[in-house]
Amino acid sequence: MIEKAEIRKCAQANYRDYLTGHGSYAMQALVQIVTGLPAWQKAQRVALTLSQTGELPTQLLIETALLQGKDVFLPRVAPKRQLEFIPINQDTTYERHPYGMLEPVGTPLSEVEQLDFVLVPGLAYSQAGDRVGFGGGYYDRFLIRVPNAATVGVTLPANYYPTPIWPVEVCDYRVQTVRLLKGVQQQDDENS
Ligand SMILES: Nc1nc2c(c(=O)[nH]1)N(C=O)[C@@H](CNc1ccc(C(=O)N[C@@H](CCC(=O)O)C(=O)O)cc1)CN2
Ligand SMILES: Nc1ncnc2c1ncn2[C@@H]1O[C@H](COP(=O)(O)OP(=O)(O)OP(=O)(O)O)[C@@H](O)[C@H]1O
Repeated sequence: MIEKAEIRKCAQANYRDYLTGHGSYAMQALVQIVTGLPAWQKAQRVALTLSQTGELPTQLLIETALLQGKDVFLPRVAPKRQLEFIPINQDTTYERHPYGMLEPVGTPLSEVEQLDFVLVPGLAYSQAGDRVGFGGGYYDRFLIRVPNAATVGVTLPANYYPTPIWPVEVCDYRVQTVRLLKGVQQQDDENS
């Protein structure tokens, strides 16, 4: 077993390495992977994230979702390590949280059960959907509130484990679907 903190460090280093030079590819690949999922195609209300440095870039996916006419929601952290989801559009304004991430300004969705699809930010995933996030437990607390939403994680091949090598806690929530950004390294290297 390797502590989650150790996996986090390693996974973040992999992301940093990968995104240096492959960031724009990753942004497009994320759109292709996510929009290809049947659960996405069926979904009307989708919860995404606003990526920070070192995460898979989500900007193009957010724009694509809006163009596809979906209702798009982005998270804000709330007291007691809860997440709120704010509906966004082209006119939404954002403010910086003291922890560093940008968050949308607006009135949160009052009934999160209405979400159809949640893209879950994660550093590392196992094949079964076990997840290592940034360590706040925010999504573990949130995902139990949306049992009917499709939950999807996307990660790098380097951050994907057939079985979790970290201690999985009872409160850790699995995502239903894990997809990898794969086959992109060689293809991208030719152009960089
Ligand atoms: N882009 C993106 N947005 C996201 C997440 C994410 O993983 N990615 N989150 C995914 O959950 C939530 C925010 N999660 C966070 C997790 C840790 C810290 C953080 O910096 N914590 C401090 C310690 C704070 C404390 O313990 O009181 C730290 O690590 O220094 C901030 C936000 C919601 N928004
Ligand atoms: N539902 C919960 N109730 C109480 N504590 C929880 C719950 N979920 C997680 N925790 C605690 O929160 C802390 C962080 O959890 P964990 O390391 O799993 O975060 P993470 O999933 O990596 O982070 P995030 O979801 O914010 O990306 C741990 O101490 C964990 O025990």
